[in-house]
Amino acid sequence: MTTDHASLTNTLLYLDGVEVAFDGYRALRGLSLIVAPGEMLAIIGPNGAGKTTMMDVITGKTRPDKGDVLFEGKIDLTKRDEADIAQLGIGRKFQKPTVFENQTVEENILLALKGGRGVMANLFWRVTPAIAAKVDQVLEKIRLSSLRYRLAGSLSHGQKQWLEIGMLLAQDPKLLLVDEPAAGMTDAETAQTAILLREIAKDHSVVVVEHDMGFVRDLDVRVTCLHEGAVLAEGTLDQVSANERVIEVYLGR
Ligand SMILES: Nc1ncnc2c1ncn2[C@@H]1O[C@H](COP(=O)(O)OP(=O)(O)OP(=O)(O)O)[C@@H](O)[C@H]1O
Repeated sequence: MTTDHASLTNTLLYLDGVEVAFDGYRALRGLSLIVAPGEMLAIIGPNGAGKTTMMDVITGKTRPDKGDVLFEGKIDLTKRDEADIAQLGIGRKFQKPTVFENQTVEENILLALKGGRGVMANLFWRVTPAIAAKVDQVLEKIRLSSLRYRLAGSLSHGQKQWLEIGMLLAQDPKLLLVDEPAAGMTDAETAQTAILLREIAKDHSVVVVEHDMGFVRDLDVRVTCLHEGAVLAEGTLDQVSANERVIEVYLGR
């Protein structure tokens, strides 16, 4: 991949030649990919392909041994810690929902809004009209307005996933990393989640890791297939699905 300035300034996320080894096992082997501002990218690939490790590198949980990881064309993410990276506007949703079960839906969103701030700012924090409007806006987007006073613990698995996506949205991230959102969801919830992510992608960049091909089809975005720590194929889902190597190592399992 060339690193000329014109192409770099057009990237929100830029990975080039990223290498990660754990005790000699090379989890990422020269991973290079780009996410453009406002783009949603779906990442597929077999178990052990390096998808989670890639997310860990982007969010500062794992330091790469080699390679470039740049945010907005200039910020070197390999030099930042996890808190810094979250502050820069990269939000991550893990596979398992981690909402505060004993708080209401609304309180969960408020906690997320509050959580993005420093300790001193928190001391003086209160719900201003702007914050109330933001909560309304997020609840509407994740379609939980009518459940705002329900305890999060009483929500369905899918609704908890949406709530957690809402908690990320409350912090206005520039880039959202979403790990297998459809796992464990009903078909109806899965379809609804694809619609939700497409809406979110109108004003955020999104990277979704997913195994459910029906869901990836519904997303209707560019697809990258990882294998053995590098990109095996890229393109539309139809192009990637027709790739002989992708069929061999992943789809044809
Ligand atoms: N902390 C670690 N120590 C040792 N090996 C690790 C560690 N983390 C990941 N690996 C190995 O690196 C490889 C890539 O793992 P990774 O979790 O990134 O794959 P993945 O594509 O996310 O797989 P899955 O679809 O199963 O989540 C795997 O073989 C895994 O066993």
